[in-house]
Amino acid sequence: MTMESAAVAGNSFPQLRRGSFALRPSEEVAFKMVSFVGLSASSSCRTCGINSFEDKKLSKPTSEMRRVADHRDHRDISKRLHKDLSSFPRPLTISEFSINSKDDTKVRIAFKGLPGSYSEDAALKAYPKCQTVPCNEFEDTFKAVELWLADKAVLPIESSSGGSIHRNYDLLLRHRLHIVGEVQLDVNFCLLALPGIRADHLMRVLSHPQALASSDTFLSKLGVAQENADDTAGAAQYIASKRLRDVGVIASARAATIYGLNVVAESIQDDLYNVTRFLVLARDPIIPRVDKPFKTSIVFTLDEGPGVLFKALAVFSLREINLTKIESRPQRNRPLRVVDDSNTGKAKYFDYLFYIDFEASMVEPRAQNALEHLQVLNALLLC
Ligand SMILES: O=C(O)C(=O)C[C@]1(C(=O)O)C=C[C@@H](O)C=C1
Repeated sequence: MTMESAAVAGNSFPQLRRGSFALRPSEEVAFKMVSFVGLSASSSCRTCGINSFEDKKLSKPTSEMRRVADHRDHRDISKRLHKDLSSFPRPLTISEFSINSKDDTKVRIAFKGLPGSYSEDAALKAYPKCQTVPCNEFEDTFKAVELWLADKAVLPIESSSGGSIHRNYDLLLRHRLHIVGEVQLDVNFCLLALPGIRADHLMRVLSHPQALASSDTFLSKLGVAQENADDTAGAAQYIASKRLRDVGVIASARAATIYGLNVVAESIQDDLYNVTRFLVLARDPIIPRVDKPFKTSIVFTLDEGPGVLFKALAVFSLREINLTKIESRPQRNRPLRVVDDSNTGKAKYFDYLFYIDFEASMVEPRAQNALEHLQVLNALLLC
């Protein structure tokens, strides 16, 4: 997405948290945010204090940006924001956040698919000794955590070959879970078949649509029909249980072991470097700190107007906060915005939600100030 096209699509303005949300007038918006650490990090949760609004590092703002930034100092707004921040929900309990902690044997991690799926690989990468909880659908992984059947959920959010997994962006806002970590998994697609079967015996190949799409060159050369399955391991389990001799699957080498299949070919994906990024979700938020690299995720909508998205993104650039991801999704409950247009009367545009991940912890004043600045720009943050 270019800034220009996104700015045209922009609407009114809030901030992001992962969980169910309601749009509110910006005056009433309480900041809620999700901060999370990468796989290598670990931390314990505790009540956080967000005190300072001092901005120490602004780099060469343009006059327009400075004009917008100056609004921050307005006393009434400052008072309002202090009020908003003091109404942050505080965690009720102190709990261990344990990505890669020494004892994760009791941690139950929900994932979508059957044992042997790549999502289970991601769960085991984050929590090597955990008990994995297979779920039928992505939404079931959220419910499993909400109903205390699992402690955390691990689900894919984007892949280097297929891009964003939009279903999960939407679910993040419909459920009240928090992002507490992320896992990047190298995905090595293998062609599996029953023992004794060669690639040239195969008439069909079953797999998850993403696995089929990522292996298109290999499959086209093989000249087989492609069929979608819910997940890679489910496809492996299916051909193994039905003893299908002319059907192969794309799945992991671990799935081959679990279901008694042979690896006929390895690394069949078009792009050698094939990575899927997974999010770790939990009922309780992680408390942001500064001793590890943190990311924070927000979601907001924007008022209509020229350059609104540019200004929204500038609040981060002004403070040298690196953005790692921008995603936009139509607002499904209010998809069309009607605006006056001098030539044609009324025009209708899609209203969008903007998801942004940035590299800063919410205990850092520059991150607090960036979000404060967003509110000054009439950002409507989703809580
Ligand atoms: O089917 C699986 O094994 C999954 O874990 C799902 C999934 C996905 O949803 O993209 C995860 C990673 C791979 O890119 C392929 C499939």
